[in-house]
This record gives sequence, C-alpha cells and structure tokens, in this order.
Amino acid sequence: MTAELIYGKELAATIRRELKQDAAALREQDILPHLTVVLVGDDPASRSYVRGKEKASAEIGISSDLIELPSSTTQTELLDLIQRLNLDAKVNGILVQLPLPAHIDEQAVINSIDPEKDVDGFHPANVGKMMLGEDTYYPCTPYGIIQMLKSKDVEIAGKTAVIVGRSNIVGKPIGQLLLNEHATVIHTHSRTPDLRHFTKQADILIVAVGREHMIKAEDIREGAIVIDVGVNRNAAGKLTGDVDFENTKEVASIITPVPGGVGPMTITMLMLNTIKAARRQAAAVV
Ligand SMILES: NC(=O)C1=CN([C@@H]2O[C@H](COP(=O)(O)OP(=O)(O)OC[C@H]3O[C@@H](n4cnc5c(N)ncnc54)[C@H](OP(=O)(O)O)[C@@H]3O)[C@@H](O)[C@H]2O)C=CC1
Ligand SMILES: Nc1nc(=O)c2c([nH]1)NC[C@@H]1CN(c3ccc(C(=O)N[C@@H](CCC(=O)O)C(=O)O)cc3)C=[N+]21
Ligand SMILES: [Mg+2]
Repeated sequence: MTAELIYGKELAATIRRELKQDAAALREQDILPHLTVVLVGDDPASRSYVRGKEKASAEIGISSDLIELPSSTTQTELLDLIQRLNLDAKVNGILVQLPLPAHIDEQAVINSIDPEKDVDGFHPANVGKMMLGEDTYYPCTPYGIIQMLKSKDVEIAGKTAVIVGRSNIVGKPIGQLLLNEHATVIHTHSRTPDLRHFTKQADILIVAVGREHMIKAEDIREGAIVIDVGVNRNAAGKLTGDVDFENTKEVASIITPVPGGVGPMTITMLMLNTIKAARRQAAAVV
C-alpha cells in the first residue's frame, strides 16, 4: 500500500481564498484586521517563518507589521512593548515569535498578552478555554492538523491517537484537541521507555519532536495515519520532517509531507485567528 498524501499547502490555499473573502467583507464594514509580529534576535529559522506570515497576510488582505528587536532586549522592554500593543485599538492580533532569548521568561511574556489578542492561543486563559471545550483562539499548528484530518473525512472519534512530543505549542494542545474530538489520546516524550510500543498502537500518529527520521516504517501500524510536524534542516541543507517519509509512506494509509504539509496550515490558522480577533474586537466596541 502507498499512502494518500495530505497536501497542507493546497488545503491552505483553499482556506486562504475563503479568508480573503472574509477580509474583504470586513473591509466593507471598515474593519481592518491587523497582526503585529514581534521578533527578538536574529534566528534565521524564525526569520523565515516570519516572512511566511507576512506573505500570507498580504495575500489575504490582513495588514501586518513586524517589530524587530535586538537579542539584548530586556524582559521589561518587551513587556512594555506588549502593554502598548494591548492598548492599541488597531492591533487585533499579537504574535511574539518563539523561542525568545534565554534571559527572557517566555511564560511571563505570553501571560502579558491580552487574551483577546492572543492569536497564537498560548495564553493560559485561552489554553484553559480550549481544555474546557469553549470557543477561543486554538493554537495554530494543532488547529491546522485537525483541519487536515477533517479534509480527508478522517473519523477521529474512537480512534487511538498517539502524540510524540509534549511541547506547549504542539504536543500538549494537539492531544487536547484530539481528545475534544473524542479520540483516545496517548502522550509520549523523551522519558517514554519503548516508544515503539506506543507508536505501534496509533490509528493516528502525530510526531512533533524536531529530529530527522525519528519515526520509521517499522514504528507504525499498517494503515496508520501519520502527521509529521517536524521541520528540520538536515546536513545537506534540505528541509525534512521527523518521519522517514519514503519508507513510512509504504505502510501508512495517509501521511503528510515536509515541506508542504503542516507548516502552511499553521500560518493559515494564524490568519484565521487574526480575522476572528478583528471581528470579535469590533463587536466588543460600543
Ligand atoms: N510545521 C509547523 O507548523 C511547526 C513545526 N514545528 C517543528 O516541530 C518540531 C517540534 O517542535 P516543538 O514542539 O516546538 O519542540 P520542543 O523542542 O519544544 O519539544 C520537543 C518534544 O520532543 C520530545 N522528545 C525529544 N526527544 C525525544 C525522543 N527521543 N523520544 C520521544 N520524544 C522526544 C521532547 O520531550 P521532553 O518534553 O521530555 O523533553 C519534547 O516534548 C520541531 O522540528 C519544530 O521545528 C514546531 C511548531 C510548528
Ligand atoms: N509564537 C510562535 N508561534 C508559532 O506558531 C511558532 C513560533 N512562535 N515559533 C516557531 C514555530 C515554528 N512554526 C512554523 C510555521 C510555519 C512553518 C512552515 O510554513 N513551513 C514550511 C516551510 C518553510 C520554509 O521553507 O522554511 C513547510 O513546512 O512547508 C514551519 C514552522 C511556527 N512556530
Ligand atoms: Mg483594525
């Protein structure tokens, strides 16, 4: 069997066309969605993702600006900037690119963002709402993965979903969203002994570690659905996922490629959250 691919890039293009219409309809009501991205330091990978966000914003008709700060920026300076953005009525969404330099407390920065402008869905108030199954800004990568599964009419309810990785931005929230969709969820991580014992049980396997070829054909069950979140730059300078794609696709029923899989959907869900933010904030004004 050769797996069917989910081309995130194509699905993203379809959703972006819809978002472009949504943005045009909002413009008719004088609502102009605006995203501010804050980038501290000069990590080349971060710079590349930020470019992707600017490109998508322009394509959809979301205005965006990028605030670039040196890696020497203090935590107080960053908190002051966020306070200013929180109070700026034309800023609907705030994204602080992670990781931040080591001298800055990441969680303190996330906590300082107005939850109504937290289009990443990382603020504790939004994480809590997600856990309670309430409507909120869902973290972009997990939200994008759910859209990818739904685009293939994958039945999530009752399935065993195994997640490799437990970061706050991917591993933990994708487990929660899959649980909200009634999957049986197993979280694995670096302290999990005999990882394969668990990955072999997965009907749906989500891999978010950051290590090339971390998951191979022999780690999965025949017919499993494999979602590869990893984005690694290998020794040859090539972009690869965490899954040994060439061999694993012969065993899986559905698989996502890297590049062109989860990544473009992450950015698209950020755009969706920004439009939602503009709509919500306009409705809140009396
Ligand atoms: N496509 C996209 O849109 C996105 C892609 N990414 C990519 O996804 C990958 C993961 O990102 P992120 O979640 O931020 O990464 P983190 O580094 O924050 O987390 C990595 C996770 O992998 C776990 N891990 C490490 N080694 C092993 C191992 N040997 N066995 C099992 N688990 C292991 C860690 O466990 P422990 O907690 O025990 O340390 C940790 O939970 C990266 O390649 C990143 O670039 C990230 C965000 C979005
Ligand atoms: N506050 C914050 N929010 C994030 O959502 C966030 C973050 N910080 N820090 C870093 C991670 C990583 N991330 C990616 C987004 C898009 C691609 C993406 O579009 N990838 C393309 C390839 C891009 C390329 O060519 O480099 C693809 O997979 O096809 C990848 C990774 C968002 N993150
Ligand atoms: Mg506005």
